[in-house]
Amino acid sequence: MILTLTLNPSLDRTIAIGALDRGAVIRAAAAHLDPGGKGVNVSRALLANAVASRAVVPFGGDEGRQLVRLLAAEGLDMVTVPVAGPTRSNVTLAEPDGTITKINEPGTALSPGELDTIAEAVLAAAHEADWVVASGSLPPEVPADVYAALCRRFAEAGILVAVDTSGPALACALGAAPALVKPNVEELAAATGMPIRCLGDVVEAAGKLRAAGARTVLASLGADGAVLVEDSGIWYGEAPVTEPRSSVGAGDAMLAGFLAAGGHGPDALAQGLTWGAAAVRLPGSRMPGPDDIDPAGVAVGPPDPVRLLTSTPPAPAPLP
Ligand SMILES: Nc1ncnc2c1ncn2[C@@H]1O[C@H](COP(=O)(O)OP(=O)(O)OP(=O)(O)O)[C@@H](O)[C@H]1O
Ligand SMILES: O=P(O)(O)OC[C@@]1(O)O[C@H](CO)[C@@H](O)[C@@H]1O
Repeated sequence: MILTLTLNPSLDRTIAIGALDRGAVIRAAAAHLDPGGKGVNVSRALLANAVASRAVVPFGGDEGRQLVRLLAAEGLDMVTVPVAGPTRSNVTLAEPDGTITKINEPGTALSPGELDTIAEAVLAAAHEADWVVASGSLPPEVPADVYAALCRRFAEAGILVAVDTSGPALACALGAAPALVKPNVEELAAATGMPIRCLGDVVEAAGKLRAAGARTVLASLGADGAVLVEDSGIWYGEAPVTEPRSSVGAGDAMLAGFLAAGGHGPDALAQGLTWGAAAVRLPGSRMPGPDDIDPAGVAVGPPDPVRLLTSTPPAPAPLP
């Protein structure tokens, strides 16, 4: 069983527009609402593929009740924890050329008591888990070491923890030796202070995250695929998509596919890539099921260090 924790879940509204014209009244062509948040999406992807998973989901206000209704309608196995602050809403503006603009609300603060209740819910469910996935941003005022504390707690019990987050929460988690981290290119650049221009840079940056404490680094590179760096080797893979519709949640689908295939080695990387590619072919943050996933076309092998990434993120800010 794969247990997920999403401290800052969301209602994800995807709005299809003609073009993003700042300052104008934009008449949308269509809108769609998905339950969201990174760990929630990992559990949704696993559910869609009949892999056992349970999601720990704090929820608050009308938005939170709607989130729980949407997840219940999908049949998600979840432990819901009522909290005082309303669940956030995140908006994706989707243009016809595939450009995605995402606006994520900060979410509302969790009190120390609420955090304790959530941690108890995670600990109570974790005894059945092979992996615990701690994913997404932290709501305001939540201590940056919250995922690090989970990693330490579960390491003692021999439970593997995968962390997919950014900024100080990622930096703290590295110090607690997570079994796996899944940075995207921006997160890799920010966490290491390195510009990431080519696969060699990705491998070097992943090595820095491993030196800082992560056992395995699964770096997602958007349309450029993904790199896996673990004790037994380094692999690069890609699963090209000819007609991308929405990359929102593709990283979550990728992580779900990777963990569902055992969480290490090139075959798991290949499955992660096919799930990620399938998510990109679907609208909004819809998670792919077996009918959406096409294992053909995925290629995994050693990375060519000089191969340039097609999209290079802006240079990272200098580390403090
Ligand atoms: N345009 C694309 N074409 C093919 N595959 C893609 C594309 N975009 C994403 N992917 C696949 O999805 C994976 C995850 O993408 P990305 O690196 O954008 O994740 P992310 O930033 O964590 O996304 P999110 O936070 O929305 O889940 C990639 O490693 C790749 O396998
Ligand atoms: O603000 P965070 O927690 O970093 O990311 C939240 C989010 O963008 O991640 C998911 C896609 O990965 C979406 O469902 C959700 O809106």
